Amino acid sequence: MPGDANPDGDIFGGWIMAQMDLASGSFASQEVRRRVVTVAVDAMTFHKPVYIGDDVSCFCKIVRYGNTSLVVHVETWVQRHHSESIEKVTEANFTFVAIGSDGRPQPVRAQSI
Ligand SMILES: CC(=O)SCCNC(=O)CCNC(=O)[C@H](O)C(C)(C)COP(=O)(O)OP(=O)(O)OC[C@H]1O[C@@H](n2cnc3c(N)ncnc32)[C@H](O)[C@@H]1OP(=O)(O)O
Repeated sequence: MPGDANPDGDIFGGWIMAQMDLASGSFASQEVRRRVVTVAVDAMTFHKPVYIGDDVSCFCKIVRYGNTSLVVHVETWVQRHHSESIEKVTEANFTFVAIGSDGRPQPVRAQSI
């Protein structure tokens, strides 16, 4: 068995989700200049498969600010192996909460989006 794929070469959805969590968590943390944790993932949709060898890119944008939380919409696109073809494969909304050193929620700075 390959590490992150099934025997047919399809990358597991959990691996893709982990990359999206990493990308959007890093993006959210930079945006609010704070430690953040993932509290929820919504509307996770796998539109097309990802195959071994595809180049994977995650694109993030903030769609909502709360008091201590923010929602990041993530689109994942691939360039197919040995091909010019570029396709959107997955999207989801990741909600993060900014926390302090005590692990409790902290306000995020007000932003207009
Ligand atoms: C690095 C990582 O990503 S770690 C990966 C896994 N994530 C974790 O381990 C986080 C575990 N969860 C926790 O530690 C806690 O639930 C916390 C700190 C995130 C939130 O603590 P709570 O006591 O629930 O805080 P509280 O009720 O005040 O809610 C804080 C914010 O989270 C939001 N929130 C809480 N639960 C949810 C949910 N299920 N979906 C969406 N938003 C939520 C609230 O609406 C609130 O947002 P707002 O202040 O913008 O209005």
